[in-house]
Amino acid sequence: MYKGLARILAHSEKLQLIISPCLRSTVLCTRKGEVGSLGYILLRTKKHDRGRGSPSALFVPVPVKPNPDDINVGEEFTGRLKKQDLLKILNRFYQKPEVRLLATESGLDDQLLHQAFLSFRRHCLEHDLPPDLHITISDILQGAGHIDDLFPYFLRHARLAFPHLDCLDDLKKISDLRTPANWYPEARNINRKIIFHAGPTNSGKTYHAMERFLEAESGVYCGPLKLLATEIYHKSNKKGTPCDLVTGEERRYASQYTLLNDDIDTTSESETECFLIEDKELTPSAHVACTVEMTSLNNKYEVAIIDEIQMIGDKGRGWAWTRAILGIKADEIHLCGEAGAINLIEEICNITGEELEVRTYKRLTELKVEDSALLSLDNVKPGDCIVCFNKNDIYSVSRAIEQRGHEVAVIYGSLPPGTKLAQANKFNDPDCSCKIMVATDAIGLGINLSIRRIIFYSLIKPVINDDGEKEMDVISISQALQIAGRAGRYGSAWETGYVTTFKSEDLGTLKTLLSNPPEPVTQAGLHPTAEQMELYAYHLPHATLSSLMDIFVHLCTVDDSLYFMCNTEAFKFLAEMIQHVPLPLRARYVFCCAPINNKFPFVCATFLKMVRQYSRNEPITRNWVCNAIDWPVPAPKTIADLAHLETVFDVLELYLWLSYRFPDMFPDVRQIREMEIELDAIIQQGIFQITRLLRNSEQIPQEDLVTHERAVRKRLMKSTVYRNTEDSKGKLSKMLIAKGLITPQMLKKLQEELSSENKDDRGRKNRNRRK
Ligand SMILES: Nc1ncnc2c1ncn2[C@@H]1O[C@H](COP(=O)(O)OP(=O)(O)OP(=O)(O)O)[C@@H](O)[C@H]1O
Ligand SMILES: [Mg+2]
Repeated sequence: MYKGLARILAHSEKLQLIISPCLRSTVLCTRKGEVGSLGYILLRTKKHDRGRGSPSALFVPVPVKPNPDDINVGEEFTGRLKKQDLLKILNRFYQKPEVRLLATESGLDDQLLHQAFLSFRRHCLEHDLPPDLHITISDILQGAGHIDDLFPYFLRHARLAFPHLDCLDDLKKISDLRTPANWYPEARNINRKIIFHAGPTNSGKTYHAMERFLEAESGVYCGPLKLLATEIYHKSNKKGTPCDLVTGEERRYASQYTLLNDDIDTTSESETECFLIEDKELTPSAHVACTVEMTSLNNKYEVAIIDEIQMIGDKGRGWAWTRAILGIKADEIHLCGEAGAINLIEEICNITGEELEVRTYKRLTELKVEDSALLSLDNVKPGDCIVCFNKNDIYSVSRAIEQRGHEVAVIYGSLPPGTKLAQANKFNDPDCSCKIMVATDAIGLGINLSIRRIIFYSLIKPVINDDGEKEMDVISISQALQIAGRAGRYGSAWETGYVTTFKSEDLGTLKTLLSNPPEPVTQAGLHPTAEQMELYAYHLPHATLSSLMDIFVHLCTVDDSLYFMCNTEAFKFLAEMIQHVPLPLRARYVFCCAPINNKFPFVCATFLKMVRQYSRNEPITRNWVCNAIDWPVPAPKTIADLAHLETVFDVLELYLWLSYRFPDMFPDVRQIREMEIELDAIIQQGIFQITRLLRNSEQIPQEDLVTHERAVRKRLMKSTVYRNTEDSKGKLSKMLIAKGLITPQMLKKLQEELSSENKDDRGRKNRNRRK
């Protein structure tokens, strides 16, 4: 028997460790590197992911498959082992402090050790043991071996269950983000000049940068909003510098602009004509206005403008500004924004070895904080813009103002761009009787509106905290300054801007906010790339994309004197939602980058359906979309209808966004764009009659709401998207009703789907029973 044992031992590297104490220490020494790594990771966790606990919780044990060759071999050598004896030995092993010590030295902290032990014990009890382990346990039972002898077998199992233990160094290397400037060698080869236009709002920063853009041979403008990029596209073309527009969902060529001579007051009709021109007839111009995420790093430009540069510190989107400033290939890069970002940009330029020139500006018009609050909507005057931070306030304030006989323009984030523009134009038009605006902070960045006075309806806004969670907080100094800065724009009808609050108790806070300089921006955002995720997946093939992202964030090394990792919650939300759909990793990554507002269940559910369709390799056609969104849609009768139409618009936008990433699978771009234009007009009409919609909404009978609620809850409880979420426990339906996210039409469709699914389920069960 012992001859056989010796043969097996000769093949077992791990058992040799036990035989030779000297060898053991050598191997344990090599593990010290990993001990260091783990200690390092734990340190980073504290710094970057406060409150999230140990990173070990991120690693889920991979099921370890039994070796088919192990069948009965051990038993032939030493006889059968009783499960109870086996359990006793294994549990004693786990209790030993020495085991804990050795495990730590091998990269297994308490959490991993526990997980690995559970997996090891289960494996030992459920499968035939490998012969060497079988013999060792048998020896221990007979008093011929020591319980510590189990450790190498345990470690062998732990490494299979937690493959990252073997590749921590590789993973760390992949996620080493300490020198992002080196990721863009082509930009590093150009002698770029950086000009920072710093100053308060309405000081002409963008205007001056644009002057260089317009006279240059080629240029790129990168801005934070579609509306801003569109404004630049129009301005540039109007001034005779052909300029294209590129956003996530749209490519508009300058030749379309000159062909149609369309204008800032774009009507929906001329937009329709725009899109009827085949893309193939069009050629790109030397100038382009884009949203910052869409900035091309391949083209070379004479001048680049990166607007609202302080957003480099934005928790979610900062990475796009970092990428633009480090990667754009241009001779001159003009940064426009708050002075609070100067130091950070200077540090970055010191690293890239580039010259920085700072040009400072003063506000072009006066901005006065009033001494009293508005107190009542009876006191609104022409040129007033009331800023609210939630939709319900928008609705109630606009209704109250209209009841006082004023016409109102309404702008909020989820409105289609055409509707926003139409509302802005209506308000800006000196000949139009609409002189009051009600808006969210969607008007906050860089946009030029003819506002005399900004009135903050409240100063509390939902914000995303460091952990990616939503909480209510007082707006930041920068937000207060940006929003207030919309009043008294240079060149508008108002030479002086005014600002106040609705409630008198907010006025003091507003004054304090506005008397401070904006918070300094100290770190630039970073985000992992698709390539980095792919490498991670190669090393950890069993991990989900969401856990890969988590592990990446925990293991990455960031030079936190300059950079931070942007929050990845939105990405992970989508990754978890589509995890069960089979997809190649690259496609999965792209889907998870889709700009979806995850608070809209209808958009999420339709997104999931699109992903499933893609996974089945079936193109997502116009017909498919029409069926999914119940097209054609009727004009909204209530606010809930209007809110639903906005989410339908989001679905169409999502389609267009995906069409640029997967052109073969989302082929009906033109038709979808035509639908968008039609829907934009329907929504515009709805906004135009917002007061009537609000009145109608109040008249919905209470019984109808209860029926809606029940059906929606039933349907959503079944949906994968909301399974396991807090919302599915009954709060969701109330929230949906309260927010007006569900319409009677949508509900009817949900009920039909639900009853047909139930029928299918019953049919299947009956068939199975018969079998
Ligand atoms: N020298 C100028 N001549 C004519 N118009 C100007 C001049 N400077 C600025 N303007 C106009 O004043 C308005 C505000 O300028 P601009 O948008 O450049 O300000 P900004 O500092 O970029 O503001 P924000 O911080 O809000 O983006 C714009 O309508 C712009 O066209
Ligand atoms: Mg600007």
